[in-house]
Amino acid sequence: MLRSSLLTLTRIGSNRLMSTAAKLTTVEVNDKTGIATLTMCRPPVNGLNLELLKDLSQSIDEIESNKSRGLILTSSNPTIFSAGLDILEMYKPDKERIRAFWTSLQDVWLALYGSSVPTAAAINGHSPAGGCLLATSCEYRVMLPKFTIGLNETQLGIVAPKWFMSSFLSVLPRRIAERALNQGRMFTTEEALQVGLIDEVANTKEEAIEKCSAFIGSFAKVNPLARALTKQQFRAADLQQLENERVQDLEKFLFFVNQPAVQKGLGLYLESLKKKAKN
Ligand SMILES: CC/C=C\C/C=C\C/C=C\CC/C=C/CC(=O)SCCNC(=O)CCNC(=O)[C@H](O)C(C)(C)COP(=O)(O)OP(=O)(O)OC[C@H]1O[C@@H](n2cnc3c(N)ncnc32)[C@H](O)[C@@H]1OP(=O)(O)O
Repeated sequence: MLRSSLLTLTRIGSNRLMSTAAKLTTVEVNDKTGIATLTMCRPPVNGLNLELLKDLSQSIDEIESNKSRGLILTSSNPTIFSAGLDILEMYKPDKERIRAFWTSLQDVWLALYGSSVPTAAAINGHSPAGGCLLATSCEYRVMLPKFTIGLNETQLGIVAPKWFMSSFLSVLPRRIAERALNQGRMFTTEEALQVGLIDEVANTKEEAIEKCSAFIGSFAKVNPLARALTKQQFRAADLQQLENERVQDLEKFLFFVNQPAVQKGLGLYLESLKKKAKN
């Protein structure tokens, strides 16, 4: 069940905590419900860099193979679910590392969107771009008030690839998805609930996890294989499209991100974030 020899297993109440010393994710399985909570823990903002993506992949695989009844994705940061892709991976990138980075992002999406277990996101903070991609790859979303979520790529002068759109479109009606993506719109919790980008609002992270658990529990009387195959049929075309085009998708990303205008835009955006952080 546990694949790494470095893996430690600790018991906290009725939860088993599975994590490695240097990992950027933790997996805690609730002994009563059998549901695994996968927590992202990369300060300061859960920026998705190569290492966090690799740990996410490994944790999803672990949950798939340890017979958990479901997966809840959340964050250890009290105000940020995930700030999306770590822009430092894309700005003045190292040639080899950026290839591994994008390939790992593809791996995470294929594993999460195509997961055989029921998935839910407890969105306990802001969730822009790649953060929204992770949340919309899950089957259910519960979000805390006063945060924002959305695919803001066009605001940064970049373009969300087709598979980002697939996740978004699996949640939102096409007309709303298209307009939001073109605008790079970030939705408040309230707006997200109204358009259906999230399913429920919770006042605390604990409550969000409870609501996610209740969603996963709603499948208790459904045959797990029938449920998994039904979900996978719904998602098969999206998953197959990326599987078929992985190499072209990587080359397209590399070409796009290395354009001088895109590099300039990313540099200015990073500067504006740093300036904002100082004030
Ligand atoms: C035709 C073409 C066809 C197909 C296209 C092919 C390819 C497509 C190419 C590219 C697609 C790439 C897709 C990218 C998706 C992404 O995810 S891009 C990332 C988008 N993320 C954001 O815009 C979020 C930016 N951050 C924020 O808005 C805020 O930081 C946030 C609300 C998350 C938190 O706010 P706050 O708590 O106030 O924190 P600070 O703003 O003070 O930030 C703290 C430090 O963290 C740094 N930081 C924040 N976000 C990022 C990030 N995403 N990457 C790297 N670093 C980040 C920030 O600078 C602060 O750093 P400092 O402490 O100053 O060092």
